[in-house]
Amino acid sequence: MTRISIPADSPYGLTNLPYAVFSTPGTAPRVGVRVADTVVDLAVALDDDVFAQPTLNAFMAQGHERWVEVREQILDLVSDDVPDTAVHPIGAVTMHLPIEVADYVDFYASEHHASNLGRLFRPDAEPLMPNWKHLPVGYHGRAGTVVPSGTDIVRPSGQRKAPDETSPSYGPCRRLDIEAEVGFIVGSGSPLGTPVSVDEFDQRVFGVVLLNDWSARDIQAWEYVPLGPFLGKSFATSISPWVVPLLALEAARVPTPPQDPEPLPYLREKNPWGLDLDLVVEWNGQVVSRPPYREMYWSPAQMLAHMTVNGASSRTGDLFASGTVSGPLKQERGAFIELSWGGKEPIEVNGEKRTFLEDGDEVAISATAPGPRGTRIALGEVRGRVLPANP
Ligand SMILES: O=C(O)/C=C/C(=O)CC(=O)CC(=O)O
Ligand SMILES: [Ca+2]
Ligand SMILES: [Mg+2]
Repeated sequence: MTRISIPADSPYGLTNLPYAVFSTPGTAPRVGVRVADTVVDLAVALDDDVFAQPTLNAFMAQGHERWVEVREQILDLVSDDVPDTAVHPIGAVTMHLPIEVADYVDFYASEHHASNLGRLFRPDAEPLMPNWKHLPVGYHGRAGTVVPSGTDIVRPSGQRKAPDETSPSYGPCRRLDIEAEVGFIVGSGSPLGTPVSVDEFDQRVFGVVLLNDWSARDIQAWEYVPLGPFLGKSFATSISPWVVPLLALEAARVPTPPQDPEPLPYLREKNPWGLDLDLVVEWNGQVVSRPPYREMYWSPAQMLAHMTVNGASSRTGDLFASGTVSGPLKQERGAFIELSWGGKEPIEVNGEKRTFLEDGDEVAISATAPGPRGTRIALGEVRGRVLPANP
């Protein structure tokens, strides 16, 4: 038996307890929970087959009451000795995609990001489209290309046309970018024909991950009118391995910035709340931005309500992302197109002037949040490296 030692300042202490899917050499992927620098195998420790699965979906589908119960069981478990066969040092495990992604939606909930991209993509128009403050704008992405942190990203190729070119050409993306985002995972789905109200969020959403919505800006700029993002986004979206349960983020809830005009009734929450997450973006190991999630205009509950207001069903494993997290300050921007202002204002990374991603570059997005009683909890990180385009 092992007693897991938890340093008082561990960001993976008993107030966090994120879930992931992991394996050890020669064993099948299964569900674990992180306690300090240890992964506890829940299939062994709780002797329950729902955790002997290669994704969190079966457990998430059991619903909110069960999520609360298991969290309590884990707290009991780790306050005592845990069987040795259930305990793995974090350095000895391989992490996998934690969920089977059902559908993937990407929102656009940061006013700062939306205004910046409006200025860059549509310099002759108002930065914010007329709909932006009336509904959380979003698009449906490609669930099958959501990949776990650490997956290499092959530079996409496609049609590109710079504003000064008269016709498009085919070739490797010349303006490869990141988008630092937070992803929300639906645990408990909803039937076709029945919208999810803003008040149901806690019952339905299981947890959050960090997400990098890799973006090919030249492909995107040429293809996106009038139907929105397509191949410029669908080649890969990376997520962090640790799913932090919503139950761990109660102390991180903060009011959204004031919403004016007041949204339509189905988007009205008594107290719209966001999360006080501090994101950190590292480019080749150098911190280049610190996007604050608390600045996001639309709340997660409003995004879920909007996504289903037409009667669309939702499913266990649905992933909806916030959209790029950008704050009001330059050093808070969550995409390189904003940080380098469309490539016109290079930023310095390890002494080199950089605008968009080059082959071999690596990006890591991490985040922390306030936990109860002055503690801080970590959301882990999502990391990815750019490989050269296919010949
Ligand atoms: O404003 C545009 O035309 C494009 C915006 C984006 O590419 C951003 C997007 O994917 C949504 C987001 O991450 O906020
Ligand atoms: Ca995005
Ligand atoms: Mg993407």
